[in-house]
Amino acid sequence: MQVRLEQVTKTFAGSKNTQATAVKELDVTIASGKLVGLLGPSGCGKSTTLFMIAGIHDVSEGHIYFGDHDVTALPSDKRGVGIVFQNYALYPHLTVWDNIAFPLLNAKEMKKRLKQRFAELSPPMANFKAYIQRLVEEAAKLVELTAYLDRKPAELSGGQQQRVAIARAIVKNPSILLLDEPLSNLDARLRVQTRDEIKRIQKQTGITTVFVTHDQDEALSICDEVIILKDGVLQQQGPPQEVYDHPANQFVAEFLGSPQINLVGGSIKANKLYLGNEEWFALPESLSDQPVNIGVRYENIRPDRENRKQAFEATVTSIARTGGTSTVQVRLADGQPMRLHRDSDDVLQEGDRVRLYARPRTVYIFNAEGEKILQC
Ligand SMILES: Nc1ncnc2c1ncn2[C@@H]1O[C@H](COP(=O)(O)OP(=O)(O)OP(=O)(O)O)[C@@H](O)[C@H]1O
Repeated sequence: MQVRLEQVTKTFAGSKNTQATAVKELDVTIASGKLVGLLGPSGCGKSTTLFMIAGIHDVSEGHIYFGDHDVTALPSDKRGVGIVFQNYALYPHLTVWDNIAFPLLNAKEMKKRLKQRFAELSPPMANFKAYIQRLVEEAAKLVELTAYLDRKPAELSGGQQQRVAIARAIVKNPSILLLDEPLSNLDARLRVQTRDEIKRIQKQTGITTVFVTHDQDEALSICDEVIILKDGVLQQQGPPQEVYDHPANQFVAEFLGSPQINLVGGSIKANKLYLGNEEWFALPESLSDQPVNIGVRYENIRPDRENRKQAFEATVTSIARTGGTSTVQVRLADGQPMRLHRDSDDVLQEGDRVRLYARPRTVYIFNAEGEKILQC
């Protein structure tokens, strides 16, 4: 099911008649069957957006469509969405089986839909209870918890509890699955494992899934597309690698990538790019003189061994070796730092003067407003 937000704005009433805009004129389309990450720093409006799609929050302005159907005014229980929260929200006194079956047995709207699905089964089943049993077993199998159906949540690991929550959302056969920071309560190892599980489950079911996270690594590694927000405003949407390689602005360039992108102050003068105070190269197109920030990712900076014209000089200030690679910190002539990655057996030493270059098309030039004015 495709999800489309059209000019969606959400304002919350604050104290003393003030209003806070959490999401502003958001226009995004989430393609059917995709896993899409809603990404941005704390407070950028990710959860508010998710809750508006879920129908938990009303929209202040704009419209939300599921396929061609305008669901803006539709209550949450009629939208056919499954939601997974960061804190799992399982019932501690119920077994895994009962937790998964809970929405099937206790939500009025759901039961009505389920009875209808039961009546339309082909081949038909004689017994409604057996049908519920089958749905719960299928959901448990999907999240690989078949062996744990009799346990209580406290007898499961955090990752397993989160899988119960996912099964409970999926058992309703939702047309859209909404995940709000589903991994943030898990330790680092379980986080990686569970995020891969989410990807597998999403691919297996083909349910359109929106995944909220503030962790760019998480989003880049499993999502088909990312939507990046800042202060409730859309910054960029696209496949992770494309957004990483072609950030729309300085905010996106800084937000994506770890370690963070190198950003160095410079300027454009007479169509030449200055890195700090040093002339670097002639620009391929004409731009007005102005101060700029220059962004280059660490993996795109290389030592120049061929006397390239577009190289620049720097001094190695420190080398941190971690396993197979080292992070090399350098200083430009005017003292600005940069970082690059090398193989650990590289011969660079602290104090060395080095010539470096950036791979073509990997230099981003941002103006004083943080807009990208050129990538070359
Ligand atoms: N119920 C509310 N009443 C008033 N303001 C709210 C409410 N919910 C959210 N906000 C405000 O709206 C903005 C966006 O909040 P939201 O929770 O959507 O951000 P987020 O990106 O999900 O952040 P986090 O990663 O910290 O969860 C924040 O400034 C927040 O304080």
